[in-house]
Amino acid sequence: MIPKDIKILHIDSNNPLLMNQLQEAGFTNHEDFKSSKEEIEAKIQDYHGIVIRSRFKIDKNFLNKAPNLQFIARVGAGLESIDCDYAATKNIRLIAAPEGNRNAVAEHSLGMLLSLFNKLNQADQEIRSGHWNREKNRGHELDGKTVGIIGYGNMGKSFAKKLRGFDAEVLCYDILENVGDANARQVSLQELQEKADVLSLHIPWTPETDKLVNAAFINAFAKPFWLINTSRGKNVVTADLVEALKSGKILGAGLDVLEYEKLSFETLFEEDKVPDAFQYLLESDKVILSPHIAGWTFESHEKLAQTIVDKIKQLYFGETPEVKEQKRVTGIGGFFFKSEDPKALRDWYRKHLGLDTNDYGCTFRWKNEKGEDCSTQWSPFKSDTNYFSPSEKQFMQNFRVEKLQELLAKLKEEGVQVIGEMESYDYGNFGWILDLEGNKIELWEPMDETVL
Ligand SMILES: NC(=O)c1ccc[n+]([C@@H]2O[C@H](COP(=O)([O-])OP(=O)(O)OC[C@H]3O[C@@H](n4cnc5c(N)ncnc54)[C@H](O)[C@@H]3O)[C@@H](O)[C@H]2O)c1
Ligand SMILES: O=C(O)[C@H](O)COP(=O)(O)O
Repeated sequence: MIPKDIKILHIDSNNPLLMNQLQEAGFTNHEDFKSSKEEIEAKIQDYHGIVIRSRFKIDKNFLNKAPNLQFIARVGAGLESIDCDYAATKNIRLIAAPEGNRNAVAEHSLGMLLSLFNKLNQADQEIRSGHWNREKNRGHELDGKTVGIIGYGNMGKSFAKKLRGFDAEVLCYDILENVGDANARQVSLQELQEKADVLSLHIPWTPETDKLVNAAFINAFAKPFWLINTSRGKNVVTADLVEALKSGKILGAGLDVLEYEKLSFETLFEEDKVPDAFQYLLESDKVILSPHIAGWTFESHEKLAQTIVDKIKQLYFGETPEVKEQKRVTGIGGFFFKSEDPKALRDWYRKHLGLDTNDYGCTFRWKNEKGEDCSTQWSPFKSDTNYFSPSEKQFMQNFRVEKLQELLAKLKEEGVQVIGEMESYDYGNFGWILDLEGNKIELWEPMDETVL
């Protein structure tokens, strides 16, 4: 099929770049932000793709009326409004864009947490009404606390990354195995409930996570804790949360999502009556609320749209032209050399060149072009070290790289001599090769993907 013959229906408004770039790529695009679900169902047979946020549910009935549909693109992360299993039976590809709003969600979660800890919402209100209460608004510090993340996918990982600068222990619990990383240690739910001072939810809304945070779940925590929910409102039983706020088992809650939201997330209530539990939240100074905007930033508006464009293009054209060949070396990771007396040498460099040395040498900290923290290590090694072997040389270089495992495989294919197996530590993955003249090179993939 040529792109012009691929007809895409857009039923929610998005950043204009989405439509513009799909037009430029040659797809035929139609907008219909107003028609009812029934009206859309009446014409969906003409389309190969649909781009939606959350206007209505894409259920079996809808899919049965869409015999030509090849993809559903959701300009967001959660897919609970789509019958994904049924779509799969019809070979319809699902495209979502969590890459587009995960940073926003992480920053929002952190913002809520710090606001709760420092009572910012409360203190602000008091000053505006003429009260200057210092003791009443004494805050808490994240330093030394344990943060438990449930759901360690795009959002959970992004939040954990933001916590790196705090001296907090970060734990994660997920139904998938081996998802923990350098930013969060994966533990059982029981361990998380034993240790956490803060719980942040980053799970999808599924039959298993519906009402997950209920009275029994809350009471299984060993300590009183703070709750952040940016996942879905129905993952928490609000009435049980309120009881826990009253008893002090939950110390405070930051809620971006509410049990009472409608599927489209655009409105809160259809009924006029405010539920009692919600009324409590409205009046509680231990609660911060936001209207489902954790992933709703100016930047995410653009990134979500761009992610969808890239994934649609990828679906039809394979690799998009913008996807560049994987970078190999991204910077100098370190310079290591042999020394007769490493300590004396380190002291010499400290005295004469001002290097801020420690037992390992000196760590130079810098920021890459995205403003992210990076480091380069300078280290003298004892002259009898075998860390540089099989090279007999006096030095070893260390380069920062991307996707080390793939790179090592490619280097092997290219006939480069790889020494040993890749090793993983908290601060990254390491591999070793020899260059043409037998110099040993250490390749370092720092653990945090965005540091690269
Ligand atoms: N508030 C917002 O603006 C906003 C924005 C984006 C996403 N979200 C919500 O965040 C959710 C997560 O998004 P994501 O992109 O990180 O999804 P994801 O699929 O990348 O990660 C979710 C993780 O939760 C795990 N999980 C599923 N069921 C679980 C359970 N019962 N117990 C423990 N772990 C479980 C999965 O294995 C997965 O690792 C979305 O589904 C959406 O509901 C909200
Ligand atoms: O799942 C998501 O990405 C967020 O909850 C945002 O959804 P929305 O774009 O439909 O508001």
